[in-house]
Amino acid sequence: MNQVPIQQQEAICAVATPSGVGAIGVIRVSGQGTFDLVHRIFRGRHPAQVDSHTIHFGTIREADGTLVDEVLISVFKSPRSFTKEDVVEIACHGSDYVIRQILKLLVQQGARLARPGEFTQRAFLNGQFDLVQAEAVADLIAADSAASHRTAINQLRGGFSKKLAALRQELIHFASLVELELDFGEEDVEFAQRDDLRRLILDLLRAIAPLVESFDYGNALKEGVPVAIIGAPNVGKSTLLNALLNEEKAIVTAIAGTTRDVIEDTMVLDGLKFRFIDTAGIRETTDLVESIGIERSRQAMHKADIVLLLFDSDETLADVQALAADLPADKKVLWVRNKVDLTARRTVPGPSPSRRGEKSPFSSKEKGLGVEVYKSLIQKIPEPVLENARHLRQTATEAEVLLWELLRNRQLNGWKFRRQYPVEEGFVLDFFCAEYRLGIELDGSVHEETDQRQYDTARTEELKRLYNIDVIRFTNQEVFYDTELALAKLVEAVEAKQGLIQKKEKQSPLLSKQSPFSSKEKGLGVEVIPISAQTQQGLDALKRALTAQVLSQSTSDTVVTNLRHYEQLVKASEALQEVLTGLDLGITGDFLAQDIRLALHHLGEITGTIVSDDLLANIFSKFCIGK
Ligand SMILES: Nc1nc2c(ncn2[C@@H]2O[C@H](COP(=O)(O)OP(=O)(O)OP(=O)(O)O)[C@@H](O)[C@H]2O)c(=O)[nH]1
Ligand SMILES: [Mg+2]
Repeated sequence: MNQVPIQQQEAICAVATPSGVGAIGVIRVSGQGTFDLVHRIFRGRHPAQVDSHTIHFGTIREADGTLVDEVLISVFKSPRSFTKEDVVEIACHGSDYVIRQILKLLVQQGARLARPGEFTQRAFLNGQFDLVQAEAVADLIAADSAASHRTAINQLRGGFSKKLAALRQELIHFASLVELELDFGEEDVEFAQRDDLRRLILDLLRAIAPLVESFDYGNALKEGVPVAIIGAPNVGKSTLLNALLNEEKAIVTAIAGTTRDVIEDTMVLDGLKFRFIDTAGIRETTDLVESIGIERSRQAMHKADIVLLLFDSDETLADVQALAADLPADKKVLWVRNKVDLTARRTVPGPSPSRRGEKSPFSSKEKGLGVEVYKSLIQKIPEPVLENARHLRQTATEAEVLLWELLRNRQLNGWKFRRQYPVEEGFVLDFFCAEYRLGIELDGSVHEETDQRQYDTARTEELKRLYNIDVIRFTNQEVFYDTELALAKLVEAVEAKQGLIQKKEKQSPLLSKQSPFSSKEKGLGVEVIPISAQTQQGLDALKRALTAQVLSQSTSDTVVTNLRHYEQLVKASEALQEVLTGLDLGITGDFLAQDIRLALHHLGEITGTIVSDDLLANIFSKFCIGK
């Protein structure tokens, strides 16, 4: 990247700090003649005569000598600057007037006001970084939550483009081999082994797929994950919105049909940004305004990433069940029972004892019975446990990564598995299927020690006893070298539990009497989160469930957040599919070469290896001025 010859263009200037009054304002000047230009308005040392990366005190004065401000200038000499041109940054007092005066003087001396993103554009053109990184600069400035900041930093450091560049390089190698064949057209030689090419294409597709998939997640991090609060009138949707946002955003009354339109606002939970959407209660109505509102509720439900189905009785549960039936199977849904404060004394248990040693409010009979009874226990997970889970998520072993690739997105028989599921303080299951209460643990060599084995056995028994969770264990070797066998064992284990649960549900008249959940809820076969929007009880568990939904989605280290990258990745993978089809049909090298070139083109457009002026202008125009 350093081979790009540096071109110093005409000098440009702009304020780099936000407008308004602040302690300091920074004006950036870059390009040909910057040092002379600054020297003409700055009384102090000549920027050309000082060392690069040094700071100097002086004054800025009008032509007639009137003092404008006392300033510090930072000098960066080409090529050791952001734009790789000569750069001076003038730090003055942060008044709009002073900044305007200094800009005016610079323009009088021949600098031009910079267009939005022009500094970054020059940095790109001078080979400072590639296009993905340049765009990450804009994202970094706009980042307003820890997660979107992390993504932008990762891209700024080239995490995303390095991966793509390496892939592209391999493909170029093959393209040249195929094209070499064309030179020997008559002689029927094959330099590019078709099997190797197929393998490479498959590798490429496998590498691109998670990037394409990560887009929804990445985009959500930037814009806020949309969460629609859906339910019948009066179940407390607006009360919940207000409780989540910690402000009286929506009107709450005891009158059914209060909310007429969608109301939304964002909130950062645990470093993740959410966009909560309160909607009109859904019911049959003849009121025109209300029916338009209800239509909007339905739209919000379909567009949201996470649908929060809220109910407060069996009747309102039936309402949301009817709505849920319309939702696509892969939609993330949280079932939430509200107003538990009203029924607390009668049915719902108090604070759930999730730790060992604390006494469970359930009788041993109850523990052996249904599934839902335990779910409320597990929702109460202390923050340190979640932290631990997140840490493990980052340092997962390779076997875990492999198994996760096979289990995620309900790939195995449609069963939903989660990764790094915290059961209680200090104990996190590697994988967990909530529906069938089955955990999977992967053992490295440490588990071969006798002590560790005894501990594992004890843990397994305890999980069964306290939480009705069965655990199946695999060694890393099994996962790596006997993957199919491991999966077969897993399927067997899930099916065994499926059979067991169905049998128990038939056999247990006790459940309807003693369980804190109504029989209707039990029939759902899903986790129900009990809350009171009014007293805020259970709200932490709900928040945790929300962040868990999002975190379970982030499977790739590299996240695509940019629509343009996404489109090019989709096009690249389509072109690669064409290559595959071509290989299957045994088409000739010239057609094959064309398809490969097309894929190369799309990959190149992402990092800016291949780029048109229009595209550049478009990308950089979205930057703020001074960047
Ligand atoms: N006791 C109790 N009352 C609640 C709770 N949450 C909401 N309410 C009450 O339920 C009534 C309806 O609450 P809203 O938040 O307006 O309900 P909504 O679902 O937004 O209703 P619509 O906008 O009409 O669809 C109000 O009187 C609230 O005070 C709760 O957790 N406990
Ligand atoms: Mg409302």
